[in-house]
Amino acid sequence: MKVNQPVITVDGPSGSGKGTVCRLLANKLGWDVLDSGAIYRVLALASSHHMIAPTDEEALLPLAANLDVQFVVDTDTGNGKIVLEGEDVTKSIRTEEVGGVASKIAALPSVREALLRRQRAFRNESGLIADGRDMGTVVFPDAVLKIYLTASAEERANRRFLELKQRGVDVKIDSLVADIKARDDRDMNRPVAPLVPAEDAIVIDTTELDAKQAFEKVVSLCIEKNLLIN
Ligand SMILES: Nc1ncnc2c1ncn2[C@@H]1O[C@H](COP(=O)(O)OP(=O)(O)OP(=O)(O)O)[C@@H](O)[C@H]1O
Ligand SMILES: Nc1ccn([C@H]2C[C@H](O)[C@@H](COP(=O)(O)O)O2)c(=O)n1
Repeated sequence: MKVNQPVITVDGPSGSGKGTVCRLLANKLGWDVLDSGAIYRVLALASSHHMIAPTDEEALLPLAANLDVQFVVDTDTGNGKIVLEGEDVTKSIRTEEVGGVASKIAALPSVREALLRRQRAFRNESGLIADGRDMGTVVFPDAVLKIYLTASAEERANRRFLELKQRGVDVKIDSLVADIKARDDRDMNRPVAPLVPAEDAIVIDTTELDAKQAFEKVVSLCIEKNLLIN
C-alpha cells in the first residue's frame, strides 16, 4: 500500500504571507510546494482566453477538468514556470484582475470538485507544503500540521501596495483595501469550501510581524511536531 507523504497546510486570506512562508519552509525542509491559488488563477486566465464568463459553470467545468497546464522548472533560471496551453503564464496570472476572476470562479462547486484530484496529485515522494484557502479543511484533512495565517485587511493591502510599487504598477491604496475586502468576503462566504481555519489549525496573526518573524513562528511549530530538529 502506498504510504501518504506528510503535508503541512498553510491557508489564509490574500496577502497574509502564505506564499512567502511556504517558499521559505519548503527550502528548509526540502519539501515540494503546492500553490493551489495558481491553479485557480490559470483557470481564470484560460476562461478569458476562451471567452467564458466567470459565472458560466457549465462551460467552465470541462475547461477545469481538462486544464492543459504544466508546473515545470525553467532550465535557464532554475525557477518554477507555469505553462498554460503551451504559453508561459508565470507572470501574467499574478495580476490583481486575474486574482479577482479566480476568486469568482473558485465559488463554483463543480469547478472546485474538478480541481481536487489535480491538487492531491502534488503529494509526491517528498513531503508537501500546501498553500491555499481550503488545504486543511478539504484537500488535505489529514495534514500533520495546519496553519492559518491572517492579518488585517489594511496591512495586507499595504503589503500588496509595496509589492506593486516595486514592480512599477501605479495603484491607489484605497482601491487595494476595497479589492482585498471584496475578495475576503467572496472567499469566506461561498457555500462550498469557504476560507475558514480548520478546527485543528493554528492561527497566526501576522499584522505586527515581519516575514522573518512569521516564518520563525512556523518553524517553531514544525519543531514541536518533530518535523524539524532544532
Ligand atoms: N509578515 C509579513 N510582513 C510584511 N510583508 C510581508 C509579510 N509576509 C509577506 N509579505 C509580503 O507581502 C506580500 C504578499 O505576500 P504573499 O504573496 O506571501 O501573500 P499570500 O498570502 O501568498 O497572498 P496571495 O494569497 O494573494 O497569493 C509580498 O510582497 C510579501 O513579500
Ligand atoms: N485553495 C484555493 C486557492 C485559491 N482559491 C481562489 C480564491 C483566491 O481569491 C483565488 C486566488 O488565490 P491566490 O493566488 O491569491 O492565493 O483563488 C481558492 O478558492 N482555493
